[in-house]
Amino acid sequence: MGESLVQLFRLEGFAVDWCRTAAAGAEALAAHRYSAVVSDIRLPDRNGGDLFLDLKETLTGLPPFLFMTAFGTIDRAVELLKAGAADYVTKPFDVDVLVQKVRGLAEGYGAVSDIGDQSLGVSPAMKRIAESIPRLARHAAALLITGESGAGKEHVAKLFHHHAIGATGEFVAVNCASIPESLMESELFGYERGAFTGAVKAKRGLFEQAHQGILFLDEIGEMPLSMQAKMLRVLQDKRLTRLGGEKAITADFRLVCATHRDLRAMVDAGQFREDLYYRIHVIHLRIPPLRERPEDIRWFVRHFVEEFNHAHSGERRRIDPRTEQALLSYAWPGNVRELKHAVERACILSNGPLLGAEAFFGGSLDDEVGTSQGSSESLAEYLMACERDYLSLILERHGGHMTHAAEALGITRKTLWEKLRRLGIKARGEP
Ligand SMILES: Nc1ncnc2c1ncn2[C@@H]1O[C@H](COP(=O)(O)OP(=O)(O)OP(=O)(O)O)[C@@H](O)[C@H]1O
Repeated sequence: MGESLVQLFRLEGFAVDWCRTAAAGAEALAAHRYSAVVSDIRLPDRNGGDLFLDLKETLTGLPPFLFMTAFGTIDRAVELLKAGAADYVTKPFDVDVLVQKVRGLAEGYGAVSDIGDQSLGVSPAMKRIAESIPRLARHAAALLITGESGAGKEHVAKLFHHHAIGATGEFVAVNCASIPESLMESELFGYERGAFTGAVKAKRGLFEQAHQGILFLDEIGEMPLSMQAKMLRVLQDKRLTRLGGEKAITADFRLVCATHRDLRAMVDAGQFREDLYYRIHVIHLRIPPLRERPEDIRWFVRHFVEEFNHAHSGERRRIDPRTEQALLSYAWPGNVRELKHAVERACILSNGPLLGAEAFFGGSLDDEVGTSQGSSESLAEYLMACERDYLSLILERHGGHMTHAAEALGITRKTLWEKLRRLGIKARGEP
């Protein structure tokens, strides 16, 4: 049934992954973002319902689950609905009804998930960071986030704000590099009317605005030394006086600083105050550049394509698997920001729903992968090209060993052999 359902959903325009065991399903759900899951209750290695209940505990943002039940397992399906499953169908079912239900679930899920989604990626490094945030938000008074430009430092800071219990206040973001030194003090501390020429009315400073909330100081390494000393005092006293003012104003906020610079080296070079360094360095999160976590590239591509589809309701853009492969081998010097813009551009420029190489690179991958692609390509040709690439990849992964590759693919050795012959792929040892 799996094979025909996969074909059916593909023809209906869905991008589908077929997992043949509960273990494979759990792995795929941890590694990719899906809009919906269709699962049998009886899986070869485990009960599908138990798998769902476990995943609910361990994964954030679990997509809606629709169960397929046989007559004898309806009670179980009803129990699962009570536990949070989205829907079920009883075998034998009408495929149109199934497609309709899955489409409804996927669209509904897209509408409520996403930007409020709290996952940061699927790489072990980002998962560790995502897991640590709720705990840090409860306990850490200050957080230092380092990483290259565009790696997602501000995104992590916002997540911290989201979780910070008691942070009923605002998230106030300041880029220290963008405020001229002469204006920094008045921006941060605020001023009273008449404090200086042009101060025609009083203004609350950013420290004050962040009271009971989070102050995010981006590019903290660019803060002038004189300002660092003044800021340290505010952090210690939790009070400040506006420029030209006398009254002490309470400014009690939690501080998140970010930088792409090596603050320790700046301290050693006398460019950054050591006492402030220790104050903000209580907890340090390093966001690795995208090239160090290639698993996240595929995840982000799909995430941003989904975001585009969601923002432009009715659009069904999806990524060509061969293009995805090419995106994995690019270094992304501008990190997540660059990737996000590349996906948005590709979604806008692409004529059809399938995002091919030309939308990203202005050319085609045909020469590189040696497969046919073009507007005249039929669905069957396209699917064959995907199958050919995938089988070649799995064979390569198993050193050309047919039995091992067939096992990994969940098909018999004979079926694999037939597929290879049909697709013109040479197995090991063949002339
Ligand atoms: N986990 C994520 N999920 C969704 N979008 C993300 C994620 N991480 C980063 N982004 C997006 O990537 C872009 C760059 O991220 P962000 O501004 O957080 O990077 P940064 O490290 O603070 O960059 P800079 O140092 O240049 O200020 C933003 O548009 C942000 O929304």
